[in-house]
Amino acid sequence: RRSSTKHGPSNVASLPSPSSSIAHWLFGHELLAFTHDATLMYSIWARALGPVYRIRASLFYPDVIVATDHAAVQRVFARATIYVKEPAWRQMIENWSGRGIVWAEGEEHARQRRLLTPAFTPEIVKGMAPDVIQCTEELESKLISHISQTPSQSTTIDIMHPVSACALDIFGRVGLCYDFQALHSTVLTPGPQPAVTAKAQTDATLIMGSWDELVNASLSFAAFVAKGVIRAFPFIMRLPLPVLRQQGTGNRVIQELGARLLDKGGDRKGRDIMSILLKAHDDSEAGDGGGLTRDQIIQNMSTLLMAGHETTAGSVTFIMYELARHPHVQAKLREEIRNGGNMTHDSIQKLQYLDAVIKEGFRLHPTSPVTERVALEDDILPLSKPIIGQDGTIVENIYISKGQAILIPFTTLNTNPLVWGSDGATFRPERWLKEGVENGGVPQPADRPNGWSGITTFCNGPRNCLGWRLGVFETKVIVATLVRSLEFRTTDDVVRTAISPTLQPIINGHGGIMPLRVSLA
Ligand code: HEM
Repeated sequence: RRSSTKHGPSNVASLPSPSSSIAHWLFGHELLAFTHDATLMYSIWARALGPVYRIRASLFYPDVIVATDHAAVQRVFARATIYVKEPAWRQMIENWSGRGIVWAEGEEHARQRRLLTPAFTPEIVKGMAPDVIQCTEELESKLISHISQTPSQSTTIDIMHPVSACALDIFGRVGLCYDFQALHSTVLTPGPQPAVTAKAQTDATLIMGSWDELVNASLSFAAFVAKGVIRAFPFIMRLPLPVLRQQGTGNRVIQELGARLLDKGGDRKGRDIMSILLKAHDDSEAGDGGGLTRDQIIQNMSTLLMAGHETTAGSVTFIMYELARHPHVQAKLREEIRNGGNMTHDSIQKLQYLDAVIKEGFRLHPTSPVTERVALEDDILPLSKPIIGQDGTIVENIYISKGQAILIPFTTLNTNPLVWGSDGATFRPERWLKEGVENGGVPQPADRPNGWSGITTFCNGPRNCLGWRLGVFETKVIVATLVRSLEFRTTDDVVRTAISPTLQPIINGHGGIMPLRVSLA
């Protein structure tokens, strides 16, 4: 970082910062963020220091700006070609999900985005509804039959794995026109899924097993250090070490499956995402005809699975957890759903309390809880309101230089008490039924951050979530279907949270499990 930018002297150093006495000498303030629940420290610091501050980074990397000011955040979201994902991290994205739209930057991103967008229109998502509802009813039947077989008609299950299996089955059908049968092989008892013998392995067990491994490996201190090392010493990623280019199992399985399905051709029904992408297929190897090459279609199927599967499953899981913690909300929701008639795409949209519950869940538990960007050039970040710098100066704009890292904690924006009111961090769906914090409602639209429903859960701008419409619909269907026939209560387990790599519930140090007490409603 330089102390002057092409727009004027950099004032990043004058931004407020947490006390250096709580910064680790080697890992800075980032160690505290890592050792506490998901985004907790970012929210605590925002309350103490204001909407924009800087933290000391690991391994002597320059200070990172943490931005929650609406104007500054909007600028970063909107200028997606200047504020890009950490370049050294791109190899990891490629390892886990291929060279698809999440990996792409600049013009290549804009091109892929244009070609993928037709797969997520309102009409296309409506056409996916029967598959979404059918997969979810299979989940409902599995849970009902499991509970009916227990002597007390009530038992503790891990809700996260079956919901994740259901989301995988949905993606299989709407994405690939393929039946993963993931739910079939999912064990409901709380705790890690049992190991599967090589003979019993399926695409679904491989994808879900490798995700479990990634979640728990990313929780470790070693993973925290590795992330800092890659950022501070990016040349490492260019070393010719095979381990740095090792393809994740989930990525490999889905790419092999995509290739097999494309080779088979013929019987595609035409409405699934891969068929829609095939319409944008470009026969030229290099893709210079403007469309997607066969390889890009396959890479994007993996990308879409990785971006959409566990984010949706995690959203449902945290909403079920909130419903278990708030039995009166659960009962009110059940009544609305039972009075709402048969579940169809259109009937779901009419359920207002369900809509409020889902929005409140997405607000409090964004399953991709932070995003990080690096500036490719000098820029000026505007602020909605001036802040007082550490040296007493008034800061109206932040002059940043090329290479500056910026972290945006979505949860902090979504729960800011100065915007959402003093109960901003509390689960209270009723707030979505009216406007105006003073009336107990949501803030007026102009006071909320930019993004879907005035929250940042799906990001915003040219890189906002491409699959939000499908994700919201799936979440509504799964929550409504489970709540209509089952009752959920909490257990005595202490639920912690971590970003690993998406928002995870942590029980006794193990990630990706959510035990809930379930009985027939
Ligand atoms: C319902 C839960 C979901 C949540 C909370 C969520 C959240 C997000 C967020 C925050 C981003 C931006 C990440 C960043 O730039 O740092 C994103 C991007 C993306 N999401 Fe989602 N997502 C969800 C579901 C889905 C689904 C169901 C799909 C598709 C099947 C999907 C596909 C994508 C894609 C392709 C991107 C990259 C867009 C781009 O870079 O242009 N997501 N999502």
